[in-house]
Amino acid sequence: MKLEIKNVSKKFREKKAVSQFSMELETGQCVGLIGPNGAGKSTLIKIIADILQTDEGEVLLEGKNISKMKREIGYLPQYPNFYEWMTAKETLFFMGQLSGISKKELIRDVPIILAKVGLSDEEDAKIRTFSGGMKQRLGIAQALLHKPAFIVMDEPVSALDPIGRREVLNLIQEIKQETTILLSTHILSDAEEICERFVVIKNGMKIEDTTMLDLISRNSKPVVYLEITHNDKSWVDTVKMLPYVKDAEMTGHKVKITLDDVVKYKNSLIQNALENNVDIIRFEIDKHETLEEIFLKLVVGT
Ligand SMILES: Nc1ncnc2c1ncn2[C@@H]1O[C@H](COP(=O)(O)OP(=O)(O)OP(=O)(O)O)[C@@H](O)[C@H]1O
Repeated sequence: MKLEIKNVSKKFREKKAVSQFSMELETGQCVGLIGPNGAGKSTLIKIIADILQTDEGEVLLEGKNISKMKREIGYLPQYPNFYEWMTAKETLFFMGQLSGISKKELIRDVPIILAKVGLSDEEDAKIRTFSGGMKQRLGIAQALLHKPAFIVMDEPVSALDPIGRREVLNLIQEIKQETTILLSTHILSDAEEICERFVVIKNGMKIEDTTMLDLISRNSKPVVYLEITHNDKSWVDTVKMLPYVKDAEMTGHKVKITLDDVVKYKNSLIQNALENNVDIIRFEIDKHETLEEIFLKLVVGT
């Protein structure tokens, strides 16, 4: 399935929240929508979830307007709102019925989804006793209940403490195996942990659409550092002869190798090391800047 966001714009009075924004998302991907506060992430996510209407442009799923394909989209709001006096199970039944799922399906599916988000033991506990991470996991359960092809999540971990954050990130890692995910965040490391592709939004406009590999290749020196268990000078001499190696030098157990192209040849180099029974204990690509710094530059524009 393909989700297409085509030239979407949205204004609130005179404030442009999203401007001429376009991107495509294919089934199986996990995309991080990254931007600072006020960049337009929530607005865009609400447009994709068909909660807000566009002023211009359209969102298509399989070529059809998103409002006709709502069943295929699951939405986790930035601040999921639950009735504190309901139990987890009651909440899912209530929300499932609101979104038109039959009672029979709910009886079958609610226990399955509660198990998936790790809340089976708490199914009869009141929401008021839940931690932030548990509430967010329940929010994910609600978004997945109707088995959508895509799930859009608005800042799913930003408001959580480290424990809740870990719980939810682990859960997203699991659901990513079977559901296509678009999640917004202003914390790069969250997206970096679970997504392969990043779309950066600033002042409502898309300023970058890239992958981790592309970022590394654009921002790294063609140098890798290895630490090996033996002082294997003969391997380093062999490495020097490889066509894609420019230079290799060894200091103690540390080897610095300059390649023609890091992204293209790093795996060949590792393969060569393994074939020569070199025992690697550390492998690192020399980065000019951390990804955090690269994004900061993009969004702050320094
Ligand atoms: N309902 C609204 N009425 C007026 N202005 C709004 C409304 N919703 C959003 N905005 C404005 O639109 C811009 C984009 O807001 P949005 O919430 O989409 O950004 P965001 O990237 O999700 O930010 P945050 O991370 O702070 O949630 C902001 O300037 C915001 O103040």
